[in-house]
Amino acid sequence: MKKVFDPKRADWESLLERPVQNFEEVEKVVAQVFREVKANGDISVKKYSEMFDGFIPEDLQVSTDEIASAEAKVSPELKAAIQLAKQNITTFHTAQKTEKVSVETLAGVNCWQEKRPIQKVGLYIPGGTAPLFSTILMLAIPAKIAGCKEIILCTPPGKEAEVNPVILYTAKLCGIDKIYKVGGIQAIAAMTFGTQTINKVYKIFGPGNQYVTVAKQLATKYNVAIDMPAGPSELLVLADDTADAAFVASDLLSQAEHGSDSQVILVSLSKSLIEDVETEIQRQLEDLPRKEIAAQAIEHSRLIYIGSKEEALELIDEYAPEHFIVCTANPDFFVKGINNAGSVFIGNYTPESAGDYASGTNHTLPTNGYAKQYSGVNLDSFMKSITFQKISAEGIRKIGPAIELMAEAEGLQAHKNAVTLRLNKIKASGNE
Ligand SMILES: NC(=O)c1ccc[n+]([C@@H]2O[C@H](COP(=O)([O-])OP(=O)(O)OC[C@H]3O[C@@H](n4cnc5c(N)ncnc54)[C@H](O)[C@@H]3O)[C@@H](O)[C@H]2O)c1
Ligand SMILES: N[C@H](CO)Cc1c[nH]c[nH+]1
Ligand SMILES: [Zn+2]
Repeated sequence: MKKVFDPKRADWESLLERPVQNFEEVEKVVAQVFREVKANGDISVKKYSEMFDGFIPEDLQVSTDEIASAEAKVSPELKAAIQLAKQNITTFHTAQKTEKVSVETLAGVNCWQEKRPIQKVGLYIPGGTAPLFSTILMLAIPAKIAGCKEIILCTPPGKEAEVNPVILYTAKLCGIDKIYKVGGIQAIAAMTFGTQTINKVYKIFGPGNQYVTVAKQLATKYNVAIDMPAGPSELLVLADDTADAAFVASDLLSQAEHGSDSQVILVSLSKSLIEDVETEIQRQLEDLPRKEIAAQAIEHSRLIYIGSKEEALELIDEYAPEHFIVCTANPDFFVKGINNAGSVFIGNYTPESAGDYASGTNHTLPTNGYAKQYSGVNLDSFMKSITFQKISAEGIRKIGPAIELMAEAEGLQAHKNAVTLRLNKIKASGNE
């Protein structure tokens, strides 16, 4: 793990670089898979499932029998934990409902805004190196609360063409029954174009590796919206001497174990904490089953000492972490000051894992610096806002002349006419 003390501003850019990914190669593969799935549908989805995932599914859709039999394979303790998480995620996302906004901007000019669910959505649940059933809770729960009519789910099965039973149990618990055994680029292509088995959707949600993320970005060229680029997990911890080094190390490792391309960063106002965390990381790493993956992520991670809290905040805002943990004596400076972060965790007893699973917030978050312009998934991600207006004769009499002038100034006579005809009628009726 690279250790840096008081880095110069000129070095920030290279210091904060994410692990290098060769997107050009990935883009070529993604474009090829998209072309074929668009032309051949299921046949190409199966071809690429065999090529990239090593299985040939007879049926792409998970059968009702498979879904029903999954329940018995999940322990009662795990079911209870998933149900507790579901409850908290439901509570937090239900609270995000907003009232209709309605204003009379001028007497007789009424404008309002209402939300409507996106009717057809596709959820991608990663399954390459770990079956992320918790992601189903994060996507299906807000989709249901929003009122999305058609919700489909794609996830890569194991080599035996079987989807992990916990994924099936969680999907059923959330009321999702259209589940497809398809992962990676071919899943995103199928949801973009539609195939004989998998329906086309209007918006695709969910995190994934670089293949999934690049595929989602290409999907936007075919009139399909996406939640955001949600790639390899990352975490930045800001800590001072009041932090517990073992806790900090455990949080950093929790995101490092997601993938070798994950990145974790400690920014500290204390040199001794940096030393302690470094020792703790090595100690805790030894016992992790995913030690090799985490160790690779740690390779391109950073321990950064910065003496000034103002500079530390600037550096963190520049990095725009997916997850930001603040463990300092006075967290408010950072909590109130942060502009760019996907989700913020405050204090020694708020591990990032809480947000990953069960506290209630969403774990599908922007990575790779996209927290500068994107929000994480929330209830509004599954909705659109429509504006409405109703203008009375009195209202058009008031704003009509301004519209006429503006339309004329833009050289758009027909726009002006649409008002003038109405104003003339009002004049003729003597109701001025
Ligand atoms: N940002 C977030 O909100 C968030 C949340 C959860 C997980 N994640 C990230 O999601 C990722 C999950 O990745 P994963 O790999 O475990 O699962 P995944 O489901 O995203 O990807 C697996 C698929 O990748 C495809 N693939 C693999 N190698 C390929 C190749 N050489 N060419 C073409 N396609 C290939 C396969 O089809 C496979 O099914 C991790 O990086 C994790 O950090 C991010
Ligand atoms: N940390 C991931 C988001 O970057 C989400 C997750 C799912 N399971 C465990 N963690
Ligand atoms: Zn995680």
